[in-house]
Amino acid sequence: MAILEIKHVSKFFGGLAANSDVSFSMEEGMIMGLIGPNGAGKTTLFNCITGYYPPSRGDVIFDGRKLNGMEPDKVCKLGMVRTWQKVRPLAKLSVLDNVMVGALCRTGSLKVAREIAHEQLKVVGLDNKSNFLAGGLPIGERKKLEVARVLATQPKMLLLDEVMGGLNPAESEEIIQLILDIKERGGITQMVIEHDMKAIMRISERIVVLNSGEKLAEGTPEEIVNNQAVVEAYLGSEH
Ligand SMILES: Nc1ncnc2c1ncn2[C@@H]1O[C@H](COP(=O)(O)OP(=O)(O)OP(=O)(O)O)[C@@H](O)[C@H]1O
Repeated sequence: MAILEIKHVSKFFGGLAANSDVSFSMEEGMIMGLIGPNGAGKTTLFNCITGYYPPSRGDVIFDGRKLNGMEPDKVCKLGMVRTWQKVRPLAKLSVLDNVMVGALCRTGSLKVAREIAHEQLKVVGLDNKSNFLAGGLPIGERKKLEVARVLATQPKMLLLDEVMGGLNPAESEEIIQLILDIKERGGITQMVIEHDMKAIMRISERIVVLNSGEKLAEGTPEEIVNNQAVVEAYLGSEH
């Protein structure tokens, strides 16, 4: 069953079409890669899906409900949550408290939120840093903290915006394994924006390519690397 349907979504900023008539759907539990050159409209699409912007046209249907314009906190309660390209944790709070903020989306109990937060910090391998100040973490651990925070909201669907950006190869590999583990444990659907082509090809079952706001192509990783229009617009001959 499709958990997410994007139907003819457009987003205009004045005369600029950041997204133009984009349509695709995602099956429950799958990993979809979202790629495209800088400025292609990937982050704008995440914003339209998760309620940070209402789409100018078209529909976003999540788990059978039309979301258009629904606020991000309500979208989060329905089970869809995103990470941000620029990770900004609550710097003066502990790592644990940052993750508890995510958990409090679903429970009013601090005790339960603390338990959920510890559980998710274990999942991302940060439980030994739960008392550290979030602002003191290096970038690789901030990215993991961001994933723990969204997992603590107990989502049905995660949208991950460049979670490997700025990481070294070893740190990227840890995030790849984390994304694959989340899939393995079942249930959570993931959409991933990533510029690292090797990573996106490894983790994605399907890939949507945006270019100048429009959907240029959609298919399996193999279909995408062999798509001439994608190679010309984005991948370049070296790929
Ligand atoms: N709030 C906004 N106001 C005006 N223009 C915007 C706004 N947000 C995005 N844009 C423009 O929309 C286009 C798409 O931007 P977007 O950030 O979605 O691209 P992207 O594919 O995520 O790029 P990148 O890979 O560099 O992160 C760009 O031309 C950008 O300048």
